This record gives sequence, C-alpha cells and structure tokens, in this order.
Amino acid sequence: MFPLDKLKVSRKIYEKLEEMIQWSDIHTELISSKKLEKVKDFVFKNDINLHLITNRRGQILGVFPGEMDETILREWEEITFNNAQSLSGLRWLIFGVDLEIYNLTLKEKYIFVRYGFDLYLKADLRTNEAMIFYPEVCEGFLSRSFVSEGSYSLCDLTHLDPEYRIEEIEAELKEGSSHLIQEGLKERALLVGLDLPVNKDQYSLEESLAELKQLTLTAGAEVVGMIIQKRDAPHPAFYIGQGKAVELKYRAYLEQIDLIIFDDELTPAQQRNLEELIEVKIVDRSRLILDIFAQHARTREGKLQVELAQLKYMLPRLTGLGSKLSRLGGGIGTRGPGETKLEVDRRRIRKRIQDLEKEIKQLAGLRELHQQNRNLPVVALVGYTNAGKSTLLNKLTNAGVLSEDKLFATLDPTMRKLDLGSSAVLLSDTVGFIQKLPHHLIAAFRATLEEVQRADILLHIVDASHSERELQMRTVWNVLGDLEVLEKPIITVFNKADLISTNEAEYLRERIRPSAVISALTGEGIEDLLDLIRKEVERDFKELEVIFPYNQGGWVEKLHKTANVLKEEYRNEGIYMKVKVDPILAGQLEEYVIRKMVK
Ligand SMILES: Nc1nc2c(ncn2[C@@H]2O[C@H](COP(=O)(O)OP(=O)(O)OP(=O)(O)O)[C@@H](O)[C@H]2O)c(=O)[nH]1
Ligand SMILES: [Mg+2]
Repeated sequence: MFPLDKLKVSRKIYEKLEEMIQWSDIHTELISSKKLEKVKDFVFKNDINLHLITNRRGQILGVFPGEMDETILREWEEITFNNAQSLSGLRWLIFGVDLEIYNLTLKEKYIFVRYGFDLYLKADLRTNEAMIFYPEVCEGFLSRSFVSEGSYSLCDLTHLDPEYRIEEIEAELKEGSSHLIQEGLKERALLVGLDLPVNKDQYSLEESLAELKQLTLTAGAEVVGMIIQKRDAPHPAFYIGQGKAVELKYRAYLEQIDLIIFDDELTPAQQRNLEELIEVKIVDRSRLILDIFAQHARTREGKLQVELAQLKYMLPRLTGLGSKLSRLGGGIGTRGPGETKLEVDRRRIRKRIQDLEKEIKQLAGLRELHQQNRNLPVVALVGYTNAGKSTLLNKLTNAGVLSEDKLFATLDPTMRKLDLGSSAVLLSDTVGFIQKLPHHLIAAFRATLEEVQRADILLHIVDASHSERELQMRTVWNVLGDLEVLEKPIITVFNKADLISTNEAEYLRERIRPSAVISALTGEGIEDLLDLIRKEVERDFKELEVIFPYNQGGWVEKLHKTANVLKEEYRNEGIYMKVKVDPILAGQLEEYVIRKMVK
C-alpha cells in the first residue's frame, strides 16, 4: 500500500483516502461503478483532483490527492523505474474537474513513461468525458510516446476492460532487449543556451548555438534539439532556471537524450546539480572542445597538452553523481587523447598532472633547440576556426594538411617552406581560435601558439562569407592581444571570396590594410597575396650593387638561388650584379659592394 502518511493532507482527507484504499474489490473493468461514485463524491466535496494507481485486477494500490508528486512516487516500494522497456502492470487514473483531458503535460508524459504504466486515464467529472492514453510500441520497443483513445463517457469506463489492449501491446514488445544504447549509434545531444541581456560585443545567441551545434557534430554526436532560456543572469545553482532544468529532465528522458550540452562553461556546482537532477551526462562548451582536441591531437606534445588540460578541467568536478556518470558512460567528455579513457581517480589525477607537466617541459626544451636552427622567416597562419587556414597552406605549398569542414581540424603545428621567388619563408599552420574559449584551454595548445609568438609575420585568415565575420575577427584580435603579438606585421586575408559578391570584395579590400581578398579553393587572388607577403618579407632587404671578380663564380650561383637578382652584367672588372638580399646576406657581401641603395 502507498504510505499515506507521506501526503501532506488534512486529517479528514486522510481518513477518506484510507477508506478508499480499502475497497480492494477485484474487477476487470477500468473502474467499478461503486468506486466511481465514491471518487466523484470525494472530488466534489474536497474540490481536489484524485489520482488512483491500480493493478490489472482493479485493486487500488495508491491514492494521491492534487498533483501527482514524483518525489513521493519514488519512495513507494511497489513502483520502480523500469526505463521504458516493459509495462509495470500498474494503471494510473486521474479524476477531476476542468482537466485538460486531450493532452498530456511534459511531466505527465515523463511519469507515464518512466514508471511504465499500462495506461493513463484522464476523466473529467464535470463534462463526463474521459481519454485513455496507451504506450506506443515501435519496432518492438516502447517508443516513449503514446496513442490516445476516446473520448469515453464515464459510464463507458465502468464497462471497459483494457486487458485485451494491453495484451496486444505486450505481444508487440520484443523480449529482453534494450533499445537504449546500441553499439555504433551516435550519441543524442540536446543543446542549451541562455538568452542574456544583449551585449553588442558578443556573438548572437543563434550564432553561438549554431557554432555549438557545429562543435557537437564535429565531436561525433547527433543534435536532437536546442533549448533557449531568457534570463538576466545564469542561475547560480543550475545555470538555467530550476523549473527549466526539471523540464529538461523530462525531455531528456522522453527523447532518449544521452547528453545535454551547455553553451558556456558551467561551474562545478552547476554541473553537479544538473547531473543529479537530470540524470544524464552534462557537458559544457569547454568539455566539448577538449573532447574534440583529444580526438584531433596527433603529435606527442599535442596529446600530452590536451590530456593535461582535460585533467585540470576535471579535477574540481569529481564529486557526487557527476563522477559516477563520467565513469560509467563513454562518448563525449570521457575520451582521452588516443585510445585511452580519462582517469577519474582524484589522487592518481594529481600525480598524472605532475608527470605531464614535467614531460611537456622537456619536450618544449627540445623544440626550442630545433627552432634555433632555422633561418628562414616564419609566417604564421592564424584565424578563427574553419576560416580556411589549412586549405590555404595546402594551396600555397601542396602540404597535404587535413582541411575539413569541421571545427578544429588542425591541432598540431605544421610547417612548410614557401618559395616566393626572390625569397622564401616557412609557413606555419595553427589551431583555430574560437569564442568563449576559457584561458586554461588556450594553455592547452601552447605549442601552436608559441609558433605564433615566434613568427615574423602573421597572416590573419578570415572567412569573408561568414555572417559573424566581424566578431570572429575581433575574437582573433583579442587572442592575438593576449599573446602580445599585435605589434607584428599582420596581413589580413579575406578568404572564401568565391562565396561573396564583387562589391563585398571591393569593400573588404579597403576595410583593412594590408589585406588580400582570395579564395583558397579556386586560387583567385593568391598572386596578390604572395606579393604582399613578399613585400613584407623583403621590407628589410637591402638593394646592393656588387662586383665579383671572375674567380668568385660561386657567389653568383648562390645569389641566383637565394636572392632576388635585378640586374647582371659581365664587365671588364668582374661580374656586376644588382641584388636584393636579406640583412644577413648583405653583411656577408660587404667586401664586394660598390653601392648601397637607400630605400
Ligand atoms: N568556398 C570556399 N570554401 C573554402 C575556401 N577555403 C576553405 N574552404 C572550406 O572551408 C572549410 C574549412 O577549411 P580548413 O582549411 O580546414 O579551415 P581551418 O581554418 O584550417 O580550420 P581549423 O583547422 O579547423 O581551425 C573546408 O571545408 C574548406 O574546403 C574557399 O576559398 N572557398
Ligand atoms: Mg586547419
């Protein structure tokens, strides 16, 4: 029997309810006429709805006045969550006045499915009308949806035997198999964003969610829906409002959601509270991006850095149910770089963090050594993720770097030599930038960002066709500012010109200087870009006139290879050359110089 003492009702109602529970007569109809009379009497006298839970033999096992309360249901021994795989053999009936009998609220749907009721009857005692909802079976499984039948009159109910209908449903159910998590199926994700008071420096909510969706797809999950809530500020305990969080719980269950992804970084407390309430994996923007990093890191150093960032992110979040869920589940948020699963034991994490930090430091030292040996100027490609950096690098150098319509396709630094004719440079591809990237995540790709700091020239690649182009540019400038590299020469490259109008291209060319409007795909504008790079590289180059004695033919050959030869004449006193060379070479040529040009 249901523990009546848990209900907060008056003594009088309590006694009535107790009396009702005792009518344990057995019958096959949905409700006997005798019971129906008593229920009517109770509802009208107390002006309150009444829920009955009965078994298949018509016996009343529980009574609930007012709203169906899940917290009470949960403590009731005779009812269990059955994860919507089979019917529980219990029926849920509500009697009241002015009920919305044709539709179910989200909460009703959730309770109905979660507890595996055979049916849900909604009966309005004033209009004398009732509807019955049965679980729907789809391909042998309960689909977490319903079919409704009716309407019936109250009198019909006292004759109606639902047994046959329920047998039919059970016959359709395949035995013993679960449709919950099947191997190879994509994780089903629900995205959540807050509509906060507008700040013009921020990405529009739509854009931010569109990007979150793109990130989610990149991480390999399927986006089932997006939820937006308008608020003045995030709720300290739940990020979204508590009521909204409860609604999410219902939706997550009914729509078989595997994870909910929030468009900001959640505090450890928010994450924990949400996981406890909703009982599905909760992932925030940072954890999602880290997961993508984990899948994309290729080099040893890249992998170590990503794992370090993941562990630092997880450490404060390892309490309560949160850690249980992340231990149990797989998929987004649990993957480490490579094949490994992330460590979840706090003490071992601390030790691992120390080891990682040590190893990364050693690797950085090695890299430093390599860097010192290079003597060509370095041009770094920077820009918002998916702007086309890798595509451009490939176009310019045939590098064969993976470029994809995915966010963060590139995670490890790649360098290629680019021949400019009169000079050459090393082009370096870098990780894309993204908005709302917390600082501890930026630290995760320090290796690639150091390339940016070491570069002599930056090419800022912009997706000219993107609707949030200006904000993306600003995001990149902010990161470049943080890296203290805004002082370096920056060439802005408006890419994807094939997707914009000529007017727009014209406008962009004037918008910032120096800039080029190109298409890395079609090759349009690439020559202009090369000219700009050459001009920048050769800015410090010196123009010299030299004369080599005829026995110094080696120099002539060398200059043809590494410098820009403007003029060459065989004169009596030797070989005359007018050349443009970098400052180092200029120093070496000192003894042959007959004239230096001043630019
Ligand atoms: N239409 C068009 N598409 C382009 C152009 N350049 C690149 N793309 C496409 O844009 C997408 C992203 O290109 P990537 O080169 O991977 O971009 P990225 O900046 O390296 O991106 P991340 O490494 O993920 O930060 C790919 O689908 C490219 O084919 C272009 O000039 N025109
Ligand atoms: Mg790339």
